Amino acid sequence: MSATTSAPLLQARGISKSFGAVKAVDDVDITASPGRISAVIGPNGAGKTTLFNALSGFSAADAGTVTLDGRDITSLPPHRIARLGLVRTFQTARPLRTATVLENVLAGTYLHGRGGIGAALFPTPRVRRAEAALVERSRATLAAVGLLAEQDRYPDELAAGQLRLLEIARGLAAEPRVLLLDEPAAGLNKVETSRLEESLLEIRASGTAVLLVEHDVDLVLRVSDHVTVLDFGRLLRSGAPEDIRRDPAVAAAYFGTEDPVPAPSDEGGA
Ligand SMILES: Nc1ncnc2c1ncn2[C@@H]1O[C@H](COP(=O)(O)OP(=O)(O)OP(=O)(O)O)[C@@H](O)[C@H]1O
Repeated sequence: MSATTSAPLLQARGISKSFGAVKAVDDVDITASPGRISAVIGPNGAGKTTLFNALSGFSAADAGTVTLDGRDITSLPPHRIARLGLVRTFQTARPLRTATVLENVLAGTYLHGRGGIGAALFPTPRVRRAEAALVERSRATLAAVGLLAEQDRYPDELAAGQLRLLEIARGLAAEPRVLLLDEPAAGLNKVETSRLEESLLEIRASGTAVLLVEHDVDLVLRVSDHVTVLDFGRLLRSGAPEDIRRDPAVAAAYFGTEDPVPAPSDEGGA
């Protein structure tokens, strides 16, 4: 576990959300802190996406509060929450298909744009310099996720794994303080997953608070500083990855066995 003791940037308390009789999320607390990766895992239908939607303003919770850097963001719409520094990615990548990879990332920098239509039609040298800086930053973001070589290609020309990395780059382009990643490893092959893992560690090192929903338990237990396990909408366990791995209740909920979660499959592992 990381020794970092910085205060949580994102703090959610008592989050609940029902769909009819289904308590999708039931009184869950969660935090995310700068320079740390916090993960949320749990079996299908455990409430992970519903929790993400509540945190990011995409679907209001029935109860609970969410604060970002001490400010109550519980009832704010997603675009206001994004402007305050909490950005999310989606399970299904949503690129702009008629724009290149670089342009897609550039579009993600919009939160920092100042120009407006006047600046676009009559760009002053200052506006041009600001644009050049955004292009440079977007290239650096692409490099961080290993996609710089694809900058002039179109999303439809990318492999599934590259599309996921592009989705993350688009999120990073907004320079979030808190980045919510919804199943970033879904559909990735082994090589792409290790590229993703490197990117996650770089994002953490940059001081961003990362909240990760992910089915790849091996990946989660390798990269996370803290893990929250949901089961049927409720918090089952919360702790350091090594404790989660050994916890019989987690193994039972997740794998239907009380054996500990198997150790990460290194070379030649099962
Ligand atoms: N819009 C909705 N309408 C009705 N029920 C919903 C809705 N969204 C989610 N649910 C239900 O809420 C529960 C939690 O779903 P959720 O998608 O949050 O789980 P999850 O942990 O993200 O699952 P998965 O790992 O399969 O993505 C499930 O029982 C699901 O069927």
